Amino acid sequence: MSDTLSPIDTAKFVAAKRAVQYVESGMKLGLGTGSTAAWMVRLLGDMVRNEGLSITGVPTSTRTAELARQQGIKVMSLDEAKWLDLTIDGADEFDSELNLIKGGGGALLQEKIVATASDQMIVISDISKQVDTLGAFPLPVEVIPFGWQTTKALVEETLVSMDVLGQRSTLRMNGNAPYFTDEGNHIIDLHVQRIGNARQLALILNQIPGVVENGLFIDICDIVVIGHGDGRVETRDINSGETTEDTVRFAESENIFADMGAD
Ligand SMILES: O=C(CO)[C@H](O)[C@H](O)COP(=O)(O)O
Repeated sequence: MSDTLSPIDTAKFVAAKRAVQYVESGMKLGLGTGSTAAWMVRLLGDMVRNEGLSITGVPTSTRTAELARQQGIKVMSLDEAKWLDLTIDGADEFDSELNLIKGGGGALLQEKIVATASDQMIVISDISKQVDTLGAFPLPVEVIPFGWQTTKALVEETLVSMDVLGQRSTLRMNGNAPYFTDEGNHIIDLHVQRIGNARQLALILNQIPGVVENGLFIDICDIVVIGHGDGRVETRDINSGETTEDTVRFAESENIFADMGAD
């Protein structure tokens, strides 16, 4: 374990460190958003500057775009890149089938588009985000601002009709004002506790007028890299069914986090 990082940051860091081993020169990469993904961007920046790694990044938020540029990573839009080799991103929850809840950081729309346009998606996470059933983390739903209260009411009715436990939903705020996503939309967080049928809920939510996207990522993630506070990492591949475990060494990475905190 590192002397510099807390156990939770250690877990996020080692997951990111293990995941960047999948990156090869020449790749077009989707760059996720959040504190775990920020470690990955910093590690890639270090590889670009010091190891001659040549990659193009497609960021999933303005925050990640800014960090990637600061790190010296070449950035382009998804329209320029068209299709990506790999996306590496964090998650708010993942289950045993590697279905996810994402959007805690508000970037779910770009994150889902980018991950879906990639040959492979790797999720990097600390162990606390592993769940038996998705739903303890509030499910983000991105809605257009026009008529958002009506959309919210329709979303709640849908949860009742699907018998999803806990039908309360809240408009995400930024201080005293509604939160705006990079696309100028709002987010409604669904406090559902437990999602019995995530696949069905994801499809039904997106049929409600005003809903742009929901934070359920079903059948999108291929690999999850789970970090632990003691430096251990587990890698689970849903396609091969394999799980491997190893320990990430810190010595050679001190330069990454000496002058950088978590996101
Ligand atoms: O979905 C996301 C942003 O929209 C993030 O990946 C998710 O919220 C996890 O963030 P962190 O790594 O900071 O815990």
